[in-house]
Amino acid sequence: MSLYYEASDILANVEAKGGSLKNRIFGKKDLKSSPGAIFALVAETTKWSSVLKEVVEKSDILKLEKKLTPTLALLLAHDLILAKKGVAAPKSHPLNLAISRHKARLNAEFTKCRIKGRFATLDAFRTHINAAAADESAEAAADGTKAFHPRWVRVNAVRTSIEKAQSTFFADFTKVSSLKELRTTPRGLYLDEHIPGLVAIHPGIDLSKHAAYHAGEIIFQDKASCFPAYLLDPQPKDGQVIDACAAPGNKTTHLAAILSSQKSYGLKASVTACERNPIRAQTLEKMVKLAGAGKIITVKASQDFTKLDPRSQEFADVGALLLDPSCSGSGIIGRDDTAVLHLPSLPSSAPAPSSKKRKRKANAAIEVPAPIATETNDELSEETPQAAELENDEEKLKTRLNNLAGFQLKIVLHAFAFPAATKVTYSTCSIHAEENENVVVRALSSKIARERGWKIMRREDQVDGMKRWSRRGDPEASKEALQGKESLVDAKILADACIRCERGTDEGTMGFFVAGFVRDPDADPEEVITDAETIEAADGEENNEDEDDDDEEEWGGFDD
Ligand SMILES: C[S@@+](CC[C@H](N)C(=O)[O-])C[C@H]1O[C@@H](n2cnc3c(N)ncnc32)[C@H](O)[C@@H]1O
Repeated sequence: MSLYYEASDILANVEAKGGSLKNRIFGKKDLKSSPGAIFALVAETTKWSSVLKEVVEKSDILKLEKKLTPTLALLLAHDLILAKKGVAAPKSHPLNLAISRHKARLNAEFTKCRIKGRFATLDAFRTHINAAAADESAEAAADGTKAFHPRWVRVNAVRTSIEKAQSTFFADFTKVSSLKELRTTPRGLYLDEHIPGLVAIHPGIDLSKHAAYHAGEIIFQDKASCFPAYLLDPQPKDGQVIDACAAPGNKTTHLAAILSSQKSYGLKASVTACERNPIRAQTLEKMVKLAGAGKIITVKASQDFTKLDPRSQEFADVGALLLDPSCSGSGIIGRDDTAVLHLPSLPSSAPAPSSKKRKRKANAAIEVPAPIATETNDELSEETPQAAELENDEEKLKTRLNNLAGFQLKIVLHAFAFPAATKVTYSTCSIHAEENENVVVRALSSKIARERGWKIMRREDQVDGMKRWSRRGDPEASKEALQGKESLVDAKILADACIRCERGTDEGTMGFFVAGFVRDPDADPEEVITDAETIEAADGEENNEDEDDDDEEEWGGFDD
């Protein structure tokens, strides 16, 4: 039934081209169903989604009906319970059958929600939901955005300083002391408390035409995306720093800025930026030039990081590496996200993506802003969604996550091989543990990590701002990833060492993950524990990459 599949695609943001929900649906030329019907279904389901999420989860239908994805279940449950004409598919259609079989249970769970909310009738419940949606819109209209996401601006220390910026191009801004205050201060300026040189301004202000932007004095970069370079904390004594997956260059230029703002900056410090994709490498080169960092950064265009020879003399002094490989991009948010769709979680018994033990967290709420619009006015911005997470096709998503994780692990293991390296950061703009805590554990348990003594960078050893950042790794995912490998590190320590950011919070960031690895070059590596489960052979892991080396095929995701 095309209506439900097409509505599900819209919600998963597949083929999103920006603009409002209405424009996106009505502007789509190849829809089989009526755009009006799709719009009504998507808008109404989104409105009711916090209730329907609970109904779907409690009724266990995702466990019982393999045909149903969380999004499809939500859309069908909406029509079954709330639409006057019921499910808009023939009675014998598999989708209709999959939902109708559970009619009694779904209705019962829905009634429980209504009673829990103290609504005597369905009409009263409906009035409340409509009023809540209207309130939300009114609030959004008042402050210009729904989930408040400020515009983060990094003052480029290669070209200027935060002090100079405040007395020149931010001179007519009013300093505010919190993001909450910024929300109601259109010309407010918030100095970030974690990342030096980072400020937030109201999203309604567009600095993309500002001279400071064109002079490379400011760079638009989400707060979360500033974490990796800051966590890596490159020092001139680290010698050469490699940014393995560099374009468009936000983190590369941040590395250069950190190095250049250090008193002892000088002779040895340099950044080598690899970018495999030749087109993206051109953007990287432009950004390096714009940021005035040409003397610090050497771009290796069309260079696959995994093809660098760590034993080459050229890399003998590489002390630190920043790894920000392609990922699913599930943490990225668009600037004009509309209503939030509350998606039911997958049941814990959902099939695992492969022989690996990962599965999605059973009880975690997955909230997907629906739908996401692209921000197109900034060529160098890292928040430029080009594809979408296939949230509505769980099987494809799992396969893709599995492939991405194999590729990401390969990048980490390659970094571990640089002889003088003592620090590595690994980051993704993904919310999935498969690409995050799991990759970290697989890397720690690899042969090369154990032979060379790579450990997780513990919270207490992190730079000040990262130590103070309170949103840490997922404890459940860490525990699960460490199953059978407990001797590597305590699960709580691991979770605390990992850093996460969540979109849609008061912190105003996108969804993000970063972890650091460290190695003491003078210490003898720990004796390798020979429990078969514990040791994942590095060679085997490396072979986990997508077979196809084609760029698009391999990463098929967002570039942060
Ligand atoms: C997530 S983006 C990096 C964003 C960048 N760190 C920033 O902050 O602006 C990942 C980049 O890695 C590149 N890439 C993927 N695999 C690579 C590899 N094996 N070697 C070098 N670059 C690679 C992709 O083409 C993409 O441009």
